[in-house]
Amino acid sequence: MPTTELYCTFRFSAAHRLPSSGEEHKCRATHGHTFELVVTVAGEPDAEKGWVLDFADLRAAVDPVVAELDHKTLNDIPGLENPTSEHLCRWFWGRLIDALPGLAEIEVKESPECGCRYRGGGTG
Ligand SMILES: Nc1nc2c(c(=O)[nH]1)N=C([C@H](O)[C@H](O)COP(=O)(O)OP(=O)(O)OP(=O)(O)O)CN2
Ligand SMILES: [Zn+2]
Repeated sequence: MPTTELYCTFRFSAAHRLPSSGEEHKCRATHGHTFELVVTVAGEPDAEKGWVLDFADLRAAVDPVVAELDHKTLNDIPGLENPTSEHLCRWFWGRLIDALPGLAEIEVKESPECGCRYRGGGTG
């Protein structure tokens, strides 16, 4: 079955620390990243409009959620007390699932080389 997926990329800068990493782990100390978030929605393109969802509508749904994290310390955000990329993916999923029918994947990247992808169900 062919699948159409569209996505938008967002960036936010934030500090975090990983309290559950080992005593000697460098990530126990507060440090920062310019995180990249990729939100993917799947669906059938509308016959008339030719799109699954207007990119502008996708951005409008995600921008306010990203703004909650931008230039914040992630550990201070409820649900992100241990803000690994894995937990960030689930957090975004829970925040976006109601606003974005067809939500298919959340990707969070802490650097160009490393990231996490979540294709969850329910509220994550
Ligand atoms: N599975 C996960 N592993 C790590 C996570 C994570 O969220 N999930 N997070 C971190 C830290 O946030 C760390 O800052 C990122 O680590 P790293 O990729 O090593 O990034 P650096 O920029 O510090 O890389 P260098 O090559 O050392 O400069 C760690 N692990
Ligand atoms: Zn980090």
